[in-house]
Amino acid sequence: MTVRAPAKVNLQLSVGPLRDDGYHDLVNVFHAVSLFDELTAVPADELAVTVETAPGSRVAVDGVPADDDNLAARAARLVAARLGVEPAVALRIRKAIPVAGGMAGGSADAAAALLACARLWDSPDDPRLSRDDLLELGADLGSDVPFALLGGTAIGVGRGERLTPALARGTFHWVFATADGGLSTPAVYAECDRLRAERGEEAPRPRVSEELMSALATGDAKALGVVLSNDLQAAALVLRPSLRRTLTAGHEAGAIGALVSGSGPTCAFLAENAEHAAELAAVLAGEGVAKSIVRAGGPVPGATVI
Ligand SMILES: C[C@@](CO)(OP(=O)(O)O)[C@H](O)COP(=O)(O)OP(=O)(O)OC[C@H]1O[C@@H](n2ccc(N)nc2=O)[C@H](O)[C@@H]1O
Ligand SMILES: Nc1ncnc2c1ncn2[C@@H]1O[C@H](COP(=O)(O)OP(=O)(O)O)[C@@H](O)[C@H]1O
Repeated sequence: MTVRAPAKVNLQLSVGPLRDDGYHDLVNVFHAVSLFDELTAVPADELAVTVETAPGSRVAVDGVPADDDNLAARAARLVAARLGVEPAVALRIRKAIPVAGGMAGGSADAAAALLACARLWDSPDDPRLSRDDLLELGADLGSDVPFALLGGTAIGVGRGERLTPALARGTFHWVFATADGGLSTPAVYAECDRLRAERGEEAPRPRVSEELMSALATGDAKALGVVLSNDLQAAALVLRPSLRRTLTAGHEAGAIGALVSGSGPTCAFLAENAEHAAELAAVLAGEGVAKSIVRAGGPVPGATVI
């Protein structure tokens, strides 16, 4: 059973106040792009995980646990527990999504494992786990996991796990600049809180951008480019100052939108069309401001059996 699951970029990431449970209330507009991790699940004597770099990719996988800490392993155990079976499965993960890159690669693998294990162990004729059950299990694993199941473009509220699909027309063309080394998501949220406290800023109540929804609905890339926003960007730039140069290089190379993806350090650049994306990628590759330059389009579907 092989499932592929997409990376995401956040088109709007509005961070509200810190909640008592340690999470922040968000408006998180997710957009799934055509950069995929692939997970193969094969029945085995016991749960095992292997992690490798996908063919043709330059992703470094040394930071990814190949044991029970892997989000995919945790997903397999959850599905097994819900179905009352042993988690006897070997999970082989081929990664193309940068690790700790702000593109939700771990969440993609978790979503892939939820789907693959449900397909392996649940009854095809009378399934005990519905799509909603998988979304719920996903939310237990991480705030971004439900979106990796759903895909497309969607508005996430709460900690980002409560999703409503957003209307989006056509395909948007992206260029991603990956970085050497990741950024820790909790550290970036904490830096965002620290910066706000230092400036005496109250966290605003997050609201969906109407301009963003209208740019998506009309498929207007130029309009989308100017309304992209990420409240975590300032924090990511404090923790990784070199990203400022990367973003500037993208602007100067003609990107119609540029921002840090989620908690970073991957930077996302929006192009007008496929040709423009190819040009932008070529210019950025020559600037030496990234570990690698990757092109992708969105929206694409969530975790899918292939
Ligand atoms: C920032 C975002 C944007 O989509 O993704 P990445 O850029 O890391 O991929 C997400 O909010 C990350 O979601 P995910 O990576 O699933 O985080 P979780 O495992 O749920 O939480 C990890 C930690 O991030 C912080 N966290 C996460 C979500 C949220 N709404 N508020 C938070 O403060 C908390 O410190 C939490 O302990
Ligand atoms: N299957 C997985 N793939 C990647 N990272 C994983 C996985 N399982 C657990 N992790 C841990 O989660 C951390 C963040 O993962 P990732 O989802 O790649 O980044 P981000 O949260 O920035 O999108 C990694 O540094 C790693 O320690």
